[in-house]
Amino acid sequence: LPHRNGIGRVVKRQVEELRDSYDFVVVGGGTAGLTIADRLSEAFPERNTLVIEYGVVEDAEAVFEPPGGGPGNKRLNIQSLPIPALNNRRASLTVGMTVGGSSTINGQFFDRGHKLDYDDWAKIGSPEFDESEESWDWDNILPFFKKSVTFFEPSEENAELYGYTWDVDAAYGENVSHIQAVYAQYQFPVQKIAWDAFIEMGLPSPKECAGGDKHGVCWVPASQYYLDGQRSHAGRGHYLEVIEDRSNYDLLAGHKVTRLIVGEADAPPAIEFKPVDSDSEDDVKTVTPKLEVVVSAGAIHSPQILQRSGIGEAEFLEAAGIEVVVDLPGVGHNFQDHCGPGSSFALAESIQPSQGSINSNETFAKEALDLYAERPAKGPYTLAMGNSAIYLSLPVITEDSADIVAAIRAQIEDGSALDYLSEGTPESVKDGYLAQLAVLADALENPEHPVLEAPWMSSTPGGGFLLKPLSRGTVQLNPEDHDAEPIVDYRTGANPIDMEVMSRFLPFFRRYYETETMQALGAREVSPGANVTAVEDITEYIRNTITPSFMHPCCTASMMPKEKGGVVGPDLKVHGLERVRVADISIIPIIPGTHTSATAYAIGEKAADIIIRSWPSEEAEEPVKEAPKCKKRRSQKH
Ligand SMILES: Cc1cc2nc3c(=O)[nH]c(=O)nc-3n(C[C@H](O)[C@H](O)[C@H](O)COP(=O)(O)OP(=O)(O)OC[C@H]3O[C@@H](n4cnc5c(N)ncnc54)[C@H](O)[C@@H]3O)c2cc1C
Repeated sequence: LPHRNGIGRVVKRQVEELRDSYDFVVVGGGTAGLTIADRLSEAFPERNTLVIEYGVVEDAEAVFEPPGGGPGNKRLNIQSLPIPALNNRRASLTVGMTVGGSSTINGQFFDRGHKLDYDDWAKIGSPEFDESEESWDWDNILPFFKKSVTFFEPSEENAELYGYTWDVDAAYGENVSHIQAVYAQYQFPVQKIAWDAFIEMGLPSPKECAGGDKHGVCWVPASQYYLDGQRSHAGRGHYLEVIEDRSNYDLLAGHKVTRLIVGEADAPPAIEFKPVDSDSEDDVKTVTPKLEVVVSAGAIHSPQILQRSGIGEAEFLEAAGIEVVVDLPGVGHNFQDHCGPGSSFALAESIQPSQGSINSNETFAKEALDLYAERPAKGPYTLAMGNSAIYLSLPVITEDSADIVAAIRAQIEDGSALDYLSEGTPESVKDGYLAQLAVLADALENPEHPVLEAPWMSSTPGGGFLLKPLSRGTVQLNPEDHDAEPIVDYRTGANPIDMEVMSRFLPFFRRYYETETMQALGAREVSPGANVTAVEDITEYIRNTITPSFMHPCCTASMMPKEKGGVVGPDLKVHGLERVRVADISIIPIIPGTHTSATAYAIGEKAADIIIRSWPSEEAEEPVKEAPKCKKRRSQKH
């Protein structure tokens, strides 16, 4: 396998090195895009796949590992427009722009949503979904979650020491992916204390939270290599580790796709691209795949590419001077992310060691380094963002849940919900929003469907994040400069019910710190302070302190019927076009209650399966039913 230090030696193709023709072109070599390219090139040895990726192959350090590698140039930081409901603060959003995309810089927290998140996804596309062969409900996406990752079971010793539980049959077991997931080989002592206090509150603790049942106190794996404790990401697992014997898989790095040039609706478009560091017209090239193009540039750039290609709301495109190819008003609408209202609590008794011990305690730091150098890697450096979180429903958090749900239904009934969308929202998008709110009202009413997540690692949790926001933002092409970064309008908290929901998180955490477990450690509130109790005061505190983005931007080319503001159908084809699909985190209609990378991998796996079935192999007479599996890797039990 190419070791991380050898990454620079992997060939990066220049435009002159491209072949005369390709069967498939994938736009964006990120989490979903490389999953698709890997599976297509594996399934079709006789067909060529090209990925065009903005970034280059770069080292991808783990979240928490000994100092050494720098962050490189692989991040793009975007400031949103001011957010009115947050006193005009802005969101800072980061996306990964390198081979592997955001999986190369994320927090490696590798959870999946509750099964109801995916069932709601399927529901919201109705009636189109009812007629479609493809469904994205839990039962139909679970096999692709299973396929997308190889899970390494913890050793018996660690299971006993830390209390790890898991269920391979429910969540994993295929072992056909180079993407690996593990529970860390270490936990700081505070992990168990924080866990015990939640159990003292009477919360459930499912044996396995990645199998669809994710309500309560959960163990969550990290996307990390079992052996060396390094980050497991798409650039490594779906490119570097497979490329050696995949002569039909090309990656053009350092090139930006500017647009698709669409001719006939049932013919593959030409893809226009240029080197990232060139503005010369002479460097602009095109490639036209024989079969189809898959756009996988992520939630910020997939809608931008579609709009530059003339696929978007006609009025908006015309005003921007772009010829309309498909009038598809939903492109760039329905933007969602998780946001996190913080609060903080302190313990009189400091629980050591903690992450700070790496800097403050030389002996601990040396032992940590030695343990990390072992194979398999051990010790605190194997912790990424930790492995624990609570996921709780609204009825579990607050007695006010029925009133909050009634307020959502009232907004739908009298149409006032539409006042909270951005000005000029197209009518079809409004219809889709009302349909989503009906599904969200049911979700917030359900005592099993989580709306709050709070992860922790080296200290006890003080705040969480909102898993089911009602507010919607937009990501739009800059009409003045099509090549500039798109304009991101977060609109966090635009629908005031989101503030209502988040204002109930703090009282929940106050109850948590009142448990005997926490009181025995001298727990006290630091901010906003015990005197802040009225909902309005808590809300004002949230407006001024909330983190608007948890780096889970999504849903900007969502899978819904066109008349509800949708952009793609269940087969991922852009409405109105036969040979253009979108397959990345932007296709989800309602953000699932989870960090989003595992879902992006599953989308990539399922997209590949759909594409493989639609293009029978040249030799095969019958359509291929299933993607062939890559060869079994070493046993994952340790
Ligand atoms: C800082 C950060 C922390 C996160 N933490 C977590 C976490 O702990 N756990 C978790 O599960 N999720 C986390 N996420 C979210 C998760 O990583 C993403 O949701 C997921 O990786 C998105 O996958 P994607 O395939 O949709 O897009 P990406 O992986 O972002 O891929 C898009 C690719 O398209 C390329 N591209 C864009 N425009 C163009 C263009 N015009 N031409 C060519 N190429 C282009 C980009 O360079 C990129 O490689 C985090 C994300 C970030 C940024």
